[in-house]
Amino acid sequence: MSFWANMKARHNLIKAFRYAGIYKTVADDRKIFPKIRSIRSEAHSTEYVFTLPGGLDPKLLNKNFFAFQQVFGTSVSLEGDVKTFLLKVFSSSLPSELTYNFETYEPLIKGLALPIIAGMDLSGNWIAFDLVKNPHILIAGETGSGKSTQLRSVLSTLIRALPPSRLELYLCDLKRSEFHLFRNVEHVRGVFVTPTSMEPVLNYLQREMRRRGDILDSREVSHIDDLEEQLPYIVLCIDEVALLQTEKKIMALVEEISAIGRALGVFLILSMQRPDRNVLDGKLKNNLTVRMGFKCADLINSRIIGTPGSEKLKESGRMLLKIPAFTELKEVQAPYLGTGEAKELLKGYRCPKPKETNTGQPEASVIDLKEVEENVFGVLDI
Ligand SMILES: Nc1ncnc2c1ncn2[C@@H]1O[C@H](COP(=O)(O)OP(=O)(O)OP(=O)(O)O)[C@@H](O)[C@H]1O
Repeated sequence: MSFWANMKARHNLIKAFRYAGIYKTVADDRKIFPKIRSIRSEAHSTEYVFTLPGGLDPKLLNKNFFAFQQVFGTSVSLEGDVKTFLLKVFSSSLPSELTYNFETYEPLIKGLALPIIAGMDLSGNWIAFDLVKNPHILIAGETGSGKSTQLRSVLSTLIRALPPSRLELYLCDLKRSEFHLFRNVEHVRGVFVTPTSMEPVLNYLQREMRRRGDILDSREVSHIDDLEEQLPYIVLCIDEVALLQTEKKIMALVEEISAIGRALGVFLILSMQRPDRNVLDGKLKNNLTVRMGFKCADLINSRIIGTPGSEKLKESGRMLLKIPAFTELKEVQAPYLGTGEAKELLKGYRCPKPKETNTGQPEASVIDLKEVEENVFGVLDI
């Protein structure tokens, strides 16, 4: 790197520190910025190593990560723990479309109990994680940002990876736009499209959590994975959860799952167009440890999602990903799985015989029909 390029790079990094408030102020209002140890040009990125001045809270870096993106663009990543950090500024960008391909993911998801493929990061690595270890996902972003596509690919991967005896899916589609694809898939215990039809399901899940809690108690273990017998994982997926804002009882049950579901094998995947403080208030938001922040209107929205900087994303299918395993937000391109391709992929997983409509009999005897007054089930397709 030439002398002038190096000077410019230093200048930009100091500017980012200033924007982010990452400095100590000493006598005479002098600012002490982090010490820049090295700046290196790599094939696809420029790497900056710096150390924080003693006494500066390293959490500031993540909290104000957006400042690095304001200076260097959104294609940046930050790694480090307490004192020394590596900032990578990527020059190459990800392709705007990555075709979904389950076979590519197979080696990545080996050993993951509930595998989630988030997408590809700026270094070209696929990001896969285990929902059991990183419980409860929030997928948020403005209309057309790629939430439904991501839900489609996440659910398709789970269906391909686990047999129906190990995975039960409960799908709530309040916009009635997406989950019809998954009807009659063996893992899917129901597609619910109104709050009225959701309530009995949530009640059932609450009872099931209590039953599982009693089993754990009696066997003196703390997680269903420690039991001798295998209990299926349960995933409750709600598309556009903000439409439930006034449904206090349902939201209380959703919050209960977020609080105690992990050890009991019950997980949430929630999607939301406009992040709403009322819906995402307090406990629920904190319990959604994974956030997929697709492009959104502004910094206020991206902060509510927990992915500041995602307001700067441009492409559909692009997100800032927050998972407990990473110390920093990662920019990731989600794989693209169109509706037609998903239908094709799910063909092999549909029930041999379509489940009967209007018999009032859900395929799996999971829901107490006394609670479900409506005679509604095309496999609980209400
Ligand atoms: N991972 C992706 N890669 C490339 N293009 C994508 C991806 N995801 C979505 N798109 C493009 O963006 C369009 C909108 O995507 P999608 O329907 O998933 O958005 P959404 O956020 O669910 O919107 P809405 O909230 O209105 O339902 C898709 O039709 C597709 O053209």
